[in-house]
Amino acid sequence: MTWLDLPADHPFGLHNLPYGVFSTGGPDGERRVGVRVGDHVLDLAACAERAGMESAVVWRGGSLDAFLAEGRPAWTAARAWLQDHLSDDAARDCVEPNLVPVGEVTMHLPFTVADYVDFYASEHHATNVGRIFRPDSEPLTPNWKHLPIGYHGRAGTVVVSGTDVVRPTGQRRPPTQEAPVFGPSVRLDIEAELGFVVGGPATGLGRRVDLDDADDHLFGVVLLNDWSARDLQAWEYVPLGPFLGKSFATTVGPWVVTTDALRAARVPLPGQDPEPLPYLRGRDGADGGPGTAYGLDVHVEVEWNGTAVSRPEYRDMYWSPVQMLTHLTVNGATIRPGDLFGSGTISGADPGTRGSFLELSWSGQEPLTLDDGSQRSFLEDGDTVTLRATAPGPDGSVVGFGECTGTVRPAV
Ligand SMILES: O=C(O)/C=C/C(=O)CC(=O)CC(=O)O
Ligand SMILES: [Ca+2]
Ligand SMILES: [Mg+2]
Repeated sequence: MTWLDLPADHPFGLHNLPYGVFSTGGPDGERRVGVRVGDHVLDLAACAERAGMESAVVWRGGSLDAFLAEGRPAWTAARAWLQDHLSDDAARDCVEPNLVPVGEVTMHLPFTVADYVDFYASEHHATNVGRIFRPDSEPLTPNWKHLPIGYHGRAGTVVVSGTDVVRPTGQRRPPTQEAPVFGPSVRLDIEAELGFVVGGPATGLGRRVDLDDADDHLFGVVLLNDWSARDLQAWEYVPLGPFLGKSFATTVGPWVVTTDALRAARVPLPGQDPEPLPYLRGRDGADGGPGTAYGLDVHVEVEWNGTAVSRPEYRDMYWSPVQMLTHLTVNGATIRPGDLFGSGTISGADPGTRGSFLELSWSGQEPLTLDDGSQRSFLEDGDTVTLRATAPGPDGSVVGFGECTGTVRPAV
C-alpha cells in the first residue's frame, strides 16, 4: 500500500503501468509520454527529470519511439524504477505534481507506426469467414495450420481510439449482378483484435528472429479494431488478398500494455496439430504451463452503441504472438521499432465470442438486436463500437487495456 492508495483490484494498479501519449488543454497541446496509474496519467519525462534520472530524455519528444528502440533491458529497468518510485513515500514529491487526472487528457497515437501487418490467427474466425466467403471450398486453406497467414496493411491509417471513421467508398458487386457498382460500403464491419507493438534494435536484411528471441522484440500489446468493408473486400480480394476494404482505418487503443505486465496472463495454446515446422515450434512449459510459444488469457468485450454484443477470448487463438513475429522475419525481412502486427480477429467456438459482425450476424442472415430495440447486421452512420479488455495480473490483480472506440461518419 502506498500514498497513492490504489485499490488492489484496480485495472491500472502498479502491476500494469501501460504507456501512452497525452496532451492537456485539448488535442493541440504539447504531446507527452505518460504512464497510466489508477485514474491518473503520470507525465513520465517530467517525473523522471525531477527525480534526476539520466535516461529521462527517452521520454521527451512526445512519442514512445525512442523508448521502443531501447529494448528489453531498458523496458524492464523502467518498469522496476516506476514500481519502486510509485510505492516509495519519499518519491511523492516528484510523482504527485506530475499526475494528471485521466479525464483531463487527450490521448494520441502512442508511437509512429512503422510497418503494419495483420494476421489471421483464429481458427474459428478463419473457418467462419471461409464458410461465408467460400461456401464451395474447404473453410481452412491447406496452408492454414502450417503457417500464420497474414498480409501487409497500411501503417499510415492506423489511428488512435476516439478518431472518427469515415465510411469507405469503392467498388462492390451486388449479389445479383455481374458488374460492379461504385459507392459507399453497405457492409461496414469491425474486427476485434490485439495488436503487438515491436521494439528493440532493428534487425538486418536477410536475418531472421528465432522463436526464442522473439519475446525480446515484443514491447507491448494494444487493443485493435481492423475496420473492414466486407462488400469491397469480397469483390477485390481474389487473388491478392485484403486491400482497400481494410486500408481506410485501423483503430488502436491509447494504452500499450507491456508484455512484462502480461506475464501472469500467459497460457498454453489450445493445441497445434499438425506440429508446425521446427522454426515455429516452441518448447513445452513445465507442469502443463505455458511454453515458449504461449497464448494470452485476455478477455475482450465488443460493445455496439452501448450493447455488449460479444466477448471474445484471446486464449482461443491458434497461433502464438511469438510464432507470428518469427514467421514475419523467416524470409529475412527486417523488423524495426514501431512495427505493429495485429493478431487477426479473435473468435471462439461459442457464437457469443465472435469478433466480427460478419460472423455475429452470419453475413446478415441473423441480425443482432441492440438494447434500444434496433436491429443491426453491419454498421450504420453514427454507430459507435468500443472494444475493452482485461487480463489476469499477479496475485489476483487485473490488467486493464482501456478502451478502443470509434464512431462511423457518413461517406464523403
Ligand atoms: O478469409 C478471407 O478471405 C479474409 C479474412 C479477413 O477478413 C482477413 C483479416 O483481416 C484477418 C483477420 O482479421 O483474422
Ligand atoms: Ca483483421
Ligand atoms: Mg484495417
